[in-house]
Amino acid sequence: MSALHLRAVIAQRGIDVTLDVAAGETVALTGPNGAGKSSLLGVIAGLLRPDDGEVRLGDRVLATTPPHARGVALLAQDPLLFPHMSVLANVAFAPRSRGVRRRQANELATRQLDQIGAADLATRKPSQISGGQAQRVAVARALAAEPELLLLDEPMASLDVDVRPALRQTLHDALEDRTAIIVTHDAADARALADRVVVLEAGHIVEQGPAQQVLDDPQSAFATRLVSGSM
Ligand SMILES: Nc1ncnc2c1ncn2[C@@H]1O[C@H](COP(=O)(O)OP(=O)(O)OP(=O)(O)O)[C@@H](O)[C@H]1O
Repeated sequence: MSALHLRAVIAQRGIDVTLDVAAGETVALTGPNGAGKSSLLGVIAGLLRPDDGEVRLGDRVLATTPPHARGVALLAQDPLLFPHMSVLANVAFAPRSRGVRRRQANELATRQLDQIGAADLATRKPSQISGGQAQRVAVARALAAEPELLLLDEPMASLDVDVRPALRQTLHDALEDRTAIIVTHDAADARALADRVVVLEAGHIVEQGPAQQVLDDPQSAFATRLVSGSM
């Protein structure tokens, strides 16, 4: 696990942010629609080039590093599993792309699925599992890539309320001792998963602190709304 240093200026989007995440720390990034959360994840993942800034992961500067070589896994709202592959093959995809042999990659994928309690889904196709199961498989797939940094963009947003606790538990276990940023609009997720909460408004950080402190005694307008549940 590596520490992240991010500085990103995107003039057109009004974004000017400096953010550090310690090795093994999970940061919940929250803020209103259009605040710039997804843009920041895009910069870190190498999908979006800032006008000015720096992304440093451990001792590597990721200026021109292409997305697949960054050691960064991005889990989107939509699990985006490969529809023609089995669940197992989906999870084995990252190690296979790294050159790991099929048998070994499948073993690794099986272990990863087992860890999230989804080993029984291994032979199914994505069309044969539920949205909640697909999102858990997407977590296993992201972890199988052995990323130095895990980015989660509202991973629960498309799920029914009743399956969220299972994914929250999966994420809780997966994020233990991992460097991660999770974008969320849910105070319960932030409380359960994050060490620190960072509030972004209009492209700028307006509040940050230990999760419990921000959630118990919010200072910014957005964090106050987040905690009161009037989102
Ligand atoms: N492809 C794009 N081209 C130009 N501007 C964009 C693009 N995508 C987003 N923006 C703008 O950048 C700003 C930040 O958007 P961003 O999607 O990063 O916010 P967000 O906090 O992730 O919002 P949400 O919670 O709605 O996902 C907004 O003003 C938005 O209109």
